[in-house]
Amino acid sequence: MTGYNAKGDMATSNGNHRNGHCNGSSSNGNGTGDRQADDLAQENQTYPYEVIQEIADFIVKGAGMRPKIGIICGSGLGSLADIITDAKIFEYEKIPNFPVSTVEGHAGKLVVGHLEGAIVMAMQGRFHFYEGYPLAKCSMPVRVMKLCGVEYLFATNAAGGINPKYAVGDIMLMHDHVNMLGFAGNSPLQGPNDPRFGPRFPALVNSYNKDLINKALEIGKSMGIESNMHVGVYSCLGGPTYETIAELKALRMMGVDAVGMSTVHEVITARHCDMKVFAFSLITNKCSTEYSDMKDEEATHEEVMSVAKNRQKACCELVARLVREIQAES
Ligand SMILES: O=P(O)(O)O[C@H]1O[C@H](CO)[C@@H](O)[C@H]1O
Ligand code: HPA
Repeated sequence: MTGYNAKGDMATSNGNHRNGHCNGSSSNGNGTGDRQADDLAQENQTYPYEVIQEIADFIVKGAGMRPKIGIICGSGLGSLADIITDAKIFEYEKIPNFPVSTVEGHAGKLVVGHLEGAIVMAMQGRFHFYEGYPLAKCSMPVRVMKLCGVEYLFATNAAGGINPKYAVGDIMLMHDHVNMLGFAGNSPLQGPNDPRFGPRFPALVNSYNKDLINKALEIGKSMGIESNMHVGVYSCLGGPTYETIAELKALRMMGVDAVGMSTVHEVITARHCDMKVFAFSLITNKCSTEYSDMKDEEATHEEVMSVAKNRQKACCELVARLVREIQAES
């Protein structure tokens, strides 16, 4: 298989650059290198279609099944993959050309199997921009899902609640996002566009499938958690710092309800290749937008993980029941 390094460009020998950081070495292996070719390769952060196809083939062949629904587990929400039965598990390290997870709460495993009668594939561990990966690499697995046969993407995350009505442990169904990294000129679709994935200029106004949101609201009602469920706007910042009060204030003024460091680039990539998207945030901490509210407590990843652990049962039930409804319709 062709090897690609952290930037998605061609790697020197065996292609096993695993740490997500480009080592800056020459791609022609002669030590001095053809600078121009090297620079071009560095700029080209996209994975060629054929490489994505090879990864997808590896997974479908290894699993012996073709998934219809893809699930990305947020921080501390890896248990969403534990409810999958007859599972074939692929460690990221063992998947050719796949990045590795470096964040606690992201196990680094791809789980393919059965859930509520459907074949699903779940990522126990996503890739974040702050890990040093370019956005195209962070969301490359979404394209792998597409070429595996996935039609629906379920993206989940842990997020800070900016909307004052949100409480810790609430679930916010995403119906829109503010792409702050995009404001700064960064997109997973940067670079040459391959029309086999999608158009050069995809529209995002209908990114979050309304039918799936309505179904999830109904499920929430029947679970008795409707008062802990919201429909709102998520924004992804680059991280890894949690936000300042001034930043949170600005986000709130822009209409953002919950903030995190993920998901948006995955949704963009999924919509680009015409997948149906359902996404939710588990509110793991409250974000104050007022200096006067400042108490001693600050957001920590430990708190994020612990809240996610406490709410995993409700998140699993929501996901399982939504999968069941999709499966029942097909
Ligand atoms: O978005 P997920 O992966 O759920 O994780 C969230 O939790 C971490 C911070 O605690 C950040 O990575 C943030 O994005
Ligand atoms: N900010 C950013 N990302 C997060 C937060 C937060 O408050 N909580 C969980 N992920």
